[in-house]
Amino acid sequence: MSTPVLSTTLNDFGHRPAGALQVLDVGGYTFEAGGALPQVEIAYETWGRLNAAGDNAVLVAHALTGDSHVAATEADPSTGWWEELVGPGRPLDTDRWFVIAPAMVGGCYGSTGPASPDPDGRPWGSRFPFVTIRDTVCLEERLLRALGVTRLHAVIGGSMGGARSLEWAATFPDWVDGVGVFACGAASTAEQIAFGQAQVQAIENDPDFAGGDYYDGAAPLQGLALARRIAHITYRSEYELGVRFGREAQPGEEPLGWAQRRRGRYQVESYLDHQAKKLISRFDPNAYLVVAEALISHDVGRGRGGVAQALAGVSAKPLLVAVDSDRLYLPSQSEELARLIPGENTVHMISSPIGHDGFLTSAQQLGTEIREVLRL
Ligand SMILES: CC(=O)SCCNC(=O)CCNC(=O)[C@H](O)C(C)(C)COP(=O)(O)OP(=O)(O)OC[C@H]1O[C@@H](n2cnc3c(N)ncnc32)[C@H](O)[C@@H]1OP(=O)(O)O
Ligand SMILES: N[C@@H](CCO)C(=O)O
Repeated sequence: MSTPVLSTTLNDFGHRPAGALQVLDVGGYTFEAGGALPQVEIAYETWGRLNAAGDNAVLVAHALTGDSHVAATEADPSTGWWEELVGPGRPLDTDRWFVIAPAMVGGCYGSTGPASPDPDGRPWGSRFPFVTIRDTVCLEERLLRALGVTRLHAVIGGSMGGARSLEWAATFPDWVDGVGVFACGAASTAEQIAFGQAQVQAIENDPDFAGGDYYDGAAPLQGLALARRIAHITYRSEYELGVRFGREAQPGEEPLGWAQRRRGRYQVESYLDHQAKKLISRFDPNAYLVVAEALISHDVGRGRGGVAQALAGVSAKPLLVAVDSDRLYLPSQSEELARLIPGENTVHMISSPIGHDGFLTSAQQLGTEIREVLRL
């Protein structure tokens, strides 16, 4: 029987090849929920060229544990998470569009986050401010203006990337021509908050959490691993897990009976262990808390008279996409967006047995709609 061993040594989270990222200092910032940073750096990658008018930009917003590496670049030729969407002749045609993908503030992929040094050189840790989705787009707007972007032809993203896109369209209606919101709704629902809270608790209750100031010692990676297991179950459908793993035992293991007080695993348990292990090799637990709380906070109607009023102010052409088997971000939430954003809107359905992660695994299904609806 194999026992899943998760190291508590903090990994080189967020590691990217040297030179893969461009980074811009966008200045000091006071966050929506309080707290401030004297300096915020936003890391990003780009594809294509910004035209002289600065109006051919398309922003791609990554999801919860994603990064700016949407597609291969010269500096980092490794395959990106939406590789099939970006490049010459692809839906985000880099012969025409200047595609930019910022890494979210508070994460661990190059932008200022909890592991970044304060002015005295100590990691921010527990002192890192609470970040909302609105904060992220305000900081990204500073980045784009500094780069000479005058209009966003479109902003697109799935899951938390969809929340970021929608917030862009609501916060800067005069600046955004098209908005792609995939597998996401207007605000995090009670159930999404509940799943998120369980993930937050998993990390904070790890004995190594140390209130968030663990950078000198062992990191709360067992907690992060549990958070990923909880999250990953919600990203896949009951059908997919059943068909793929059923009640099969992991080869070489016996789920009935103990060996050293631990039973062998079913295949699905081994699969979740693997997903957990992969995440803890690349992500900082504090950064996970920041992005998970940001997603929990997602509410496009906050301070705008509610969701209906906020969405009535969206002037960007919407591309609304849901995954038919998504049990986390239900297609009914996309239908609500279609009803409340002005215009005759329809929800485009990705057909996938996988569930929420379908917006990543079936990206090619998005391509046609991206071209047609957002006129890319
Ligand atoms: C390195 C970075 O910076 S990544 C940052 C950017 N990433 C993102 O933005 C998105 C995050 N990615 C994801 O969420 C996921 O990787 C997804 C959704 C894209 C993966 O979806 P899928 O392609 O469907 O992967 P799937 O769920 O089938 O998992 C496959 C893995 O499970 C493993 N697996 C399958 N069955 C088992 C089992 N019984 N026991 C153990 N492992 C198993 C496979 O070997 C495979 O391992 P690998 O990924 O190390 O090659
Ligand atoms: N599995 C993806 C999507 C979550 O919405 C991620 O980890 O970012």
